[in-house]
Amino acid sequence: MKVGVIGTGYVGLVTGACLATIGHHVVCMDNNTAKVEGLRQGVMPIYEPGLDALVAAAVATGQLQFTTEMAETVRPSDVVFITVGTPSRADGSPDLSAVRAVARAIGAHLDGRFRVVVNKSTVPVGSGNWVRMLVEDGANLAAATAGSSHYTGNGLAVLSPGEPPNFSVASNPEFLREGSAVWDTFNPDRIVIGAEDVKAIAVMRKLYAYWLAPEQADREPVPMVVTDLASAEMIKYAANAFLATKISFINEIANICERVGADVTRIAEAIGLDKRIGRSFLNAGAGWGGSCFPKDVSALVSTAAEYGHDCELLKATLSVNEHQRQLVIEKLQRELRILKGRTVALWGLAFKPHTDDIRCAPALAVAEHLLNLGCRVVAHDPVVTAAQVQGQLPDLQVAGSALEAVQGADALLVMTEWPEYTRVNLGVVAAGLRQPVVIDARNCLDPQQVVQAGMRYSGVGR
Ligand SMILES: NC(=O)C1=CN([C@@H]2O[C@H](COP(=O)(O)OP(=O)(O)OC[C@H]3O[C@@H](n4cnc5c(N)ncnc54)[C@H](O)[C@@H]3O)[C@@H](O)[C@H]2O)C=CC1
Ligand SMILES: O=C(O)[C@H]1O[C@H](OP(=O)(O)OP(=O)(O)OC[C@H]2O[C@@H](n3ccc(=O)[nH]c3=O)[C@H](O)[C@@H]2O)[C@H](O)[C@@H](O)[C@@H]1O
Repeated sequence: MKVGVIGTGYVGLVTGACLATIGHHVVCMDNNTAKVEGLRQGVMPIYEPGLDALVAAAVATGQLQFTTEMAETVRPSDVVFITVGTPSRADGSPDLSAVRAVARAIGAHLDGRFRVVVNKSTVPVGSGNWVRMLVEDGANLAAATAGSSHYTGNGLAVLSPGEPPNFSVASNPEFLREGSAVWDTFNPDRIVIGAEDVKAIAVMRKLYAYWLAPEQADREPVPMVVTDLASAEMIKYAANAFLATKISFINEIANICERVGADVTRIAEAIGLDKRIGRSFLNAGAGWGGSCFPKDVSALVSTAAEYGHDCELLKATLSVNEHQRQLVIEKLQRELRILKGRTVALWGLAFKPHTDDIRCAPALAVAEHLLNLGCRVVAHDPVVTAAQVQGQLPDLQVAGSALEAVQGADALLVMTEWPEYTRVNLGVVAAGLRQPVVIDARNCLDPQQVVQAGMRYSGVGR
């Protein structure tokens, strides 16, 4: 099938590359000219394991193309995905301006041929109907313009005035995780389609046939949930809010563990064996960050408030998470007493391992707090570069290696559980530190080994 993807970020690029890999013809569009130019030359705009090879192979076979032109994306496509960002505004509600602009622009390029406009961006419940209206507005405006100028091939619609655009809107929420986005896309737990039109559902079934009806005997069909637009949009928020709440729950338990002398990692292991609970998302630590959990939980609280509902549980989820970052500072304060004038080595800037994404990274929030308290912070991350953090935290120093960061520091603070940090020679770390203090905000180091290397260890809830 022919697929257009608008917004070539974490979701759009991964979706486009994976759909191209299984044989669809995909055009990925972005209004960031530098990004598109880079992609055409084989430069990845993000760090995502396995993505570069996938993109290169799909480009080489001609299955995947990049453009800045809306017409080149919409015109040839049977399915047009919206995958632009929906970041939080100051009041917690999502900024939908990119979705609005894109939906209207898609409308301007529709003609009489049937297309499905699929929204994959995370948008508040009820937005599907709003997207449909915007696409219609775009189509009507373009038709009116073209009508008055007797359509001259200027890239606007080829609809006659009064002729309705032939499209249907579907919602297809995305559940990939950064750092394992390619794997997640090829191995989803479910595919959710929100649509109220059988024709659109049939198109989506065909698009996802690779997953729904696998030809290879060793692959199980992926369950597909077909529902109405609003429910599909709500499924996305409910999933993220549940996962965020699960982490805040274990962090709450961790904080009790610290007081009563229990070890939260053993608690997580044991309760996780209960199939009704499950072990995943029970890692206590400095709390969740990233471009989605903070934004989506806040957006759900904000949507509920619009309808007069006060989300007590989700507000607690948010405040427990905020507290976890403060906890890291308190632990350092307990160890070093005075923070002003101290040097802190901080390992890990990305919001989680295997990504270069620093959006809402707990590490940056903690680093900023420490800088404000008068510390010198020397950070290291295997993939996040100094240039990435400079705009946000100009005083943050970035070392070339994990061991370089600890030289002369008063404490080591581990904020992201990159696997390489668990393999570092702890004897060398101890020799480099001015004071033998290790705060492991991700519980990723072995406490015994840290102590054996002559350092004091403080984890979260253990
Ligand atoms: N990052 C993730 O892991 C996941 C994100 N989502 C959701 O997917 C959506 C996209 O997220 P990301 O891919 O992380 O965002 P992103 O910020 O990485 O990418 C968005 C892209 O859209 C482009 N863009 C913005 N306005 C445009 C316009 N008018 N025309 C064309 N391109 C435009 C930007 O230049 C950027 O390349 C968000 O709603 C997010 O909540 C959902 C699941 C996972
Ligand atoms: O909507 C989204 O954007 C995505 O948000 C999350 O994916 P992501 O944010 O990429 O990463 P996660 O692995 O979920 O981690 C999120 C945060 O929670 C933290 N976390 C995760 C697990 C855990 O046990 N403890 C914990 O503190 C991580 O360190 C990270 O800061 C969801 O897992 C995806 O399903 C969803 O598609």
